[in-house]
Amino acid sequence: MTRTPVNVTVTGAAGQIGYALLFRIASGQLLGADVPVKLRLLEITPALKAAEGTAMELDDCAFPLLQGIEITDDPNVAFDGANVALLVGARPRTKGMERGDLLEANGGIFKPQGKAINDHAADDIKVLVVGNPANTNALIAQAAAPDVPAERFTAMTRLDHNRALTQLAKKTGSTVADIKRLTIWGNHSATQYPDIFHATVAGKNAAETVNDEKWLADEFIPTVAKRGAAIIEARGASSAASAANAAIDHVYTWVNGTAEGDWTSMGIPSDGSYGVPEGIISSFPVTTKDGSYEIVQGLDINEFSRARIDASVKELSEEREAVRGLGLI
Ligand SMILES: NC(=O)c1ccc[n+]([C@@H]2O[C@H](COP(=O)([O-])OP(=O)(O)OC[C@H]3O[C@@H](n4cnc5c(N)ncnc54)[C@H](O)[C@@H]3O)[C@@H](O)[C@H]2O)c1
Ligand SMILES: O=C(O)C[C@H](O)C(=O)O
Repeated sequence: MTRTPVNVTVTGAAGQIGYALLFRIASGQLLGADVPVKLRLLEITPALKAAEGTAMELDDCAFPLLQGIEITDDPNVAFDGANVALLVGARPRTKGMERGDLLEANGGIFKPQGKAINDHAADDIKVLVVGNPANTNALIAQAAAPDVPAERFTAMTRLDHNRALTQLAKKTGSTVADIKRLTIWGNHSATQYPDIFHATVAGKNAAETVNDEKWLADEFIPTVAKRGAAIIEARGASSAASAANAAIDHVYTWVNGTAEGDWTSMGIPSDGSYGVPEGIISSFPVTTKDGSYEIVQGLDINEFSRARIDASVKELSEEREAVRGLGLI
């Protein structure tokens, strides 16, 4: 049976994450090996030529699932009929830039993109924001799209989740496939909280298996939370292939579901669960099924976790106040 192609819009398509992402989308790894896709690449005008170069290479791969590529600098065109939108392009923090300046500069990108999604995307649009500050950029885009259900706007913490899986696997001498039910809470920033208290390693409680609170507090959490900065320090550029990989994982899981007995981490609009203020886009443990997600309920949050979740959520609330003050939401 011939399937209707899914329209996938990628912003920042000429950037380094874009280059690591587009080929994997076109090969079927984002949605499934039997799902044809049409790509829309959104870039700023000076980067259109570079995006064209990437499109030429996509053509040269002759991907059977790739049914078209359109390149534009107009968000209204890029999001027209979009079923999946990966918002990767963002304004990086440059030397001397204050947090408020960064939020304002990104507001100038994510507000019009949110409006274009509101006005032109398909009814089933799913949005993943990768561009930093991802959670608050997602909030800005979501606020500009009042006709789209708020839960369709998500922010990427899957890279943090994957980083935490590997660190825990190394510590316990296991493989990532042995680990389930790990959670990233809060912001995609250094305040994020990777939580192993409900995780299992080969079926046994991870925190009890590790049995080393000092490692947890002084090594595991800072290693995961500061991994982005460590990659920048080592590579001289921010993570790209691993970020693209996490974007693929995030959307694939959202569309195709979490495995029985497991969950994942997604930045999603809070419904007030676990005392996280309603409306902020915070990372939670979620299960997914049939293209929808649900927050895992009923987890016991100990004192160690509570303080860390609260600290990250406080940062998100402050970012929300800042963008509110700037008239961005
Ligand atoms: N959430 C995460 O886990 C995570 C991980 C890694 C990187 N990131 C973030 O992802 C973003 C992209 O990273 P990168 O390494 O690809 O950066 P990059 O600088 O290589 O590419 C960004 C691209 O976005 C484009 N762009 C800028 N404004 C745009 C707009 N208004 N519309 C469309 N395109 C626009 C630029 O022209 C550039 O080509 C950064 O904000 C980075 O911090 C997030
Ligand atoms: O781009 C960054 O600042 C780091 C990135 O968010 C990452 O986690 O690798």
